[in-house]
Amino acid sequence: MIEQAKEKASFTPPSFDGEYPIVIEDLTNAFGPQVVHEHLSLKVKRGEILGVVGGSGTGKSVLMRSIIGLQTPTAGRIEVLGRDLTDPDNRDDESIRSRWGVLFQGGALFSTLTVAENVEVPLKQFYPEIAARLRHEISRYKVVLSGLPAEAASKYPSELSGGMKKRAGLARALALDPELLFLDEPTAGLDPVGAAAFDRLTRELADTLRLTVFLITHDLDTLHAICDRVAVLADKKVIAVGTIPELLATDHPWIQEYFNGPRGRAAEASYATSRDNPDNRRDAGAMDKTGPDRA
Ligand SMILES: Nc1ncnc2c1ncn2[C@@H]1O[C@H](COP(=O)(O)OP(=O)(O)OP(=O)(O)O)[C@@H](O)[C@H]1O
Repeated sequence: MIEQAKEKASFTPPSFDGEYPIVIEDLTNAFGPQVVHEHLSLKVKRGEILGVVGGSGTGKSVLMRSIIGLQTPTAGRIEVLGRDLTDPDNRDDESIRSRWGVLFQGGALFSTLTVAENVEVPLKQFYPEIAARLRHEISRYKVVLSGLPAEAASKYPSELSGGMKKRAGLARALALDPELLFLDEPTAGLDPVGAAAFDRLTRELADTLRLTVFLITHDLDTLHAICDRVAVLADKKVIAVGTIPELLATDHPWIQEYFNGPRGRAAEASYATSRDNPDNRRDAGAMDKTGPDRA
């Protein structure tokens, strides 16, 4: 078993070292007559947390599903970790699929499995040759890494609070030591304290594990607190990508309303207070200083 695992590990491709682990060009997605995306383009930088925002129904989840291969685009090109996933030969390539982790809205845990067993699902799927004992150990490590107490590993999802379910989903997303992490509204439904704690965890994990994070959110506090750049979906495409100050310098009405409305200003004020507290300072080195990319 261990020999097999070693052999497989030796075929594991080296980590992606290009500038953009996700490149989307001219993407179109349609459901019958309903066109959700049209000529959408976006590049995600290696090592950044990219917040993805847009009004309800603008296609944020459909975009994420297209990147991870759960939605076949009508047209366009999606390159992930240097591989063109719109090429039918690559679509089911497990060597790429094992290099990302996904936290779906609501956690999407299997209710009949314990937290540890949920985390083991991708390990069994992609590395069936790993011995059960090692698999249990890896899973317990990921549970603790995600900020859950060790005892949570043997609990069922129905025994967990909303915040714990999110962390359990995160533990499963981290099971395979991914390079890319996709989070779909991770703080939705959490109280403000729980949401802020989840944000801090996301940032810490992204920095420590050198993850690139694609984070769909409606949470203005999350955008201010942990996102390096923000991509805005509207009019069936990504209308702008940049830091929040860069986005604010644009004159798009939705962007102005979103970030400059009462909630946007409150989130900015709260972030400014927390940023000015020396205990909360973080390196903003990954920020894009070049101005927003307009699509
Ligand atoms: N499988 C599907 N079949 C048909 N229509 C779909 C399908 N999936 C999504 N849609 C439609 O695509 C549009 C975009 O949906 P999506 O879930 O991506 O929006 P969203 O931006 O994530 O919204 P929200 O912020 O409310 O979660 C919606 O009008 C939705 O009804």
